[in-house]
Amino acid sequence: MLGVSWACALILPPVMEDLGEALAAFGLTVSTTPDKGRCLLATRDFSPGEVIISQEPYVSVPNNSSTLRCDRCFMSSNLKKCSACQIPWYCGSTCQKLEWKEHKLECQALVGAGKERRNHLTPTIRLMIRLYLKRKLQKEQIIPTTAMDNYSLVEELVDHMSEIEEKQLVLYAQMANLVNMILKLPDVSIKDNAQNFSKLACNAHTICDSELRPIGTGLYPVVSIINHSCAPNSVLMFEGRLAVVRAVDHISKGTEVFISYIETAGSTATRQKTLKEQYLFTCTCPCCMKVGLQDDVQESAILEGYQCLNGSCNGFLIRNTDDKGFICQKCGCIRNKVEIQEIAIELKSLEDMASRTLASGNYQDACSIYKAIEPLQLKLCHSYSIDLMRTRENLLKILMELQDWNGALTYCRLILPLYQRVYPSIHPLLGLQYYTCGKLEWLLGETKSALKSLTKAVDILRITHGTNTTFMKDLLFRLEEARAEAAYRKTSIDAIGSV
Ligand SMILES: C[S@@+](CC[C@H](N)C(=O)[O-])C[C@H]1O[C@@H](n2cnc3c(N)ncnc32)[C@H](O)[C@@H]1O
Repeated sequence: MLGVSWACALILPPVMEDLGEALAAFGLTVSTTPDKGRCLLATRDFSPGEVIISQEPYVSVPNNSSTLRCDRCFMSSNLKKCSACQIPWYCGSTCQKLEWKEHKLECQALVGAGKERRNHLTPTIRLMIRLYLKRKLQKEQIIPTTAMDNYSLVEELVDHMSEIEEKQLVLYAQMANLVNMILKLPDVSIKDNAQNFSKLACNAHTICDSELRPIGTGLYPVVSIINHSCAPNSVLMFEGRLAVVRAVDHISKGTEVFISYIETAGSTATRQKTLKEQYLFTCTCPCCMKVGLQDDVQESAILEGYQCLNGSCNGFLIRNTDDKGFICQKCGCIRNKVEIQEIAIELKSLEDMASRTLASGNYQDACSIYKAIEPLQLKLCHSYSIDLMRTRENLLKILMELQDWNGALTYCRLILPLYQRVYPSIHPLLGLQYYTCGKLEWLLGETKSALKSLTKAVDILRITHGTNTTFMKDLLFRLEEARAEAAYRKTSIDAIGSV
């Protein structure tokens, strides 16, 4: 783990001085490193589950999805649309009033933009509009500025402008043009605006609900100081639109705080490719430093490679030197390239069909197609393959929709060992999978198993999610219920036994 000793001494700009004071209250400080730029360091120890930092977004916007959400609290019930611009929804007058100062200018701009343009607004364009309007409101002191909520922090964010491809820059310029047409702000140039789109691309966070379903996007300029690791010591979760970073490991004083920017299930090469494409850096975290070493080659082949043809062997295959096929590193059995290609082509066409069918909401047909994919993947891939894991995740989702609880439980249990392999022992997705398993077992009357699964879910999720949200209170209540039922059953059995 990185320590303070290597960090450069900093002469901070005034805005960072204010921030320094605010962060000191959390037990944090900002430093810089030659390879990663700014970073967040712990100035005290943090225990697993402890909140490292929490922050309201500078700006945020819900997703354009079929589930509508309140623009302020992101709840999805009792919603009413803004009657003037017809864009944001609010769950009641409290949220609407709290948002009004910021929405007022946005509302006028959106009404002025006309219905056609308004109907085609993407969340990213709205986020940018809100960014400029909030800057204007803070500059004019219509809304307050704080150490953790001011535009100067946005100015400090990395943008990677010099590394962005021409095609992407043209796209940003077009988006910037649209923002300028809507806002008509004289002091914002297309270049500055495009630069801000680039900042959003590497700094904005996808806001997720407690079950990690994406519900919106937000810019959290202090949380954005946290760098990435594929084996992070903390996790970023959201409570409504509040970003909450919690320690998942013990973090000692002087250590850098890391979160993961990406889904870490995958080979080192896949993770590095995603990070390079989306965040424009080459990760050198302890996991990535193993690239090319025997263990890493083996794990990558298991997660994304092919299965040994010899059914009783669970060895991993790598491409042989004449490139005609793949050779098992355990039993030496060779698998022909053409045979692999044929299955891969069939799988690709079935997978395309399955995702189209699922997207159309035809769960019954989607279920049949995914069930045809599963044995083919088992023939081609290793039993711990990521593709197989995705197929089973889809089947679980579909069977839940179809209310086939027995089928869903079967897949939930099949997914668990895959998650245990690809995720660390404290990971929200692993905790959530135990929770689903426990709920299904409880529903199907498997009380003892439900108690075990719910206990495992609580052990993980109390660290990643804390214990204060409605979601966690619900889980803790279910665990108590399962405990009481199991104790009652035991007492009844003991009583029968003693008769
Ligand atoms: C959200 S920002 C993190 C804060 C950033 N270091 C800064 O100076 O503002 C994301 C950017 O930080 C850098 N970064 C984050 N994690 C990194 C890592 N593990 N190695 C190298 N650069 C990293 C990359 O430039 C990335 O695009």
